[in-house]
Amino acid sequence: MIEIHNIHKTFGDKKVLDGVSGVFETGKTNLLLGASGTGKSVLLKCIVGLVKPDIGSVTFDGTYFTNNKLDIRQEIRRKIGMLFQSSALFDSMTVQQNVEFPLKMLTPDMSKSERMDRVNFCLNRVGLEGANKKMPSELSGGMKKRVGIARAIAPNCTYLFCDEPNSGLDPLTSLKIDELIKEITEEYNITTIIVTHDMNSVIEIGDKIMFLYEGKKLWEGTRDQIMDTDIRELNEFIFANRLMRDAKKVEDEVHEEAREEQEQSKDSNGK
Ligand SMILES: Nc1ncnc2c1ncn2[C@@H]1O[C@H](COP(=O)(O)OP(=O)(O)OP(=O)(O)O)[C@@H](O)[C@H]1O
Repeated sequence: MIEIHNIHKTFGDKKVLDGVSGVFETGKTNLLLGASGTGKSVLLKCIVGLVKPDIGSVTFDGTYFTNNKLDIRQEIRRKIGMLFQSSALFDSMTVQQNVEFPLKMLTPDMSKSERMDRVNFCLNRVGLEGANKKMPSELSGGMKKRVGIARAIAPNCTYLFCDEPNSGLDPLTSLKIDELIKEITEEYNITTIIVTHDMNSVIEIGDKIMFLYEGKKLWEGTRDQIMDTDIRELNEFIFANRLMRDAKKVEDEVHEEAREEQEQSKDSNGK
């Protein structure tokens, strides 16, 4: 379980986080939800220790992270797996080398054969068995995310943080990535935090959701409760999300029709 207490962060004269507190539960997919620029990524960075809060504290399973001794902070950091928005794979390394990388860093005493077993296990778990020798440039966006997940869980992480795991993916691939993250969270009893502005993710995998608005936590609850709130900002966010989803659907349909027409005219010209 991760607890955050009264987190404040200001950059220059801009208050980005304004007293955010809450609990992220173990074995659950905890979503940090909000529109662009509301401080979700900065909050995640405060939790991981990449940004130091001006005020406030973070505890991992009862151990203070903020302002604690360096070796204790490092010990906690070793237990964190990160999935970055861009997947952040090393382009010059194969899939296998990418997944092997954190094992080499964090468990230098592990033998090569143990490392290979672990890499293969993780690649199997994310549905990429046999992809060891592929380069990132040969992979689709969804496959890159899968490699990112395999790399994050390779060192047996206790905490998994995902920054917009659906960015750049089509709706079906997004759903599959969401489902994979949820399965892994439950299977290995990980505390998972996902930064998102996607209501589909909320509906599909939101065990617990924290809604941020202009740096403040305005609401917290489960996916079953989110449609029944009287928080105006949250309802507006849900409404805008739905409009965007509908507009995207229409746009996709128009593109698909144009593509089919093009194919048909190519066929008839070829005859
Ligand atoms: N290092 C920084 N220095 C100055 N301002 C920053 C820094 N990092 C973030 N900000 C500002 O903090 C605000 C919140 O940013 P953040 O990235 O947390 O938003 P977000 O909710 O994750 O949005 P998005 O979905 O667009 O990533 C933004 O106005 C951003 O410009």
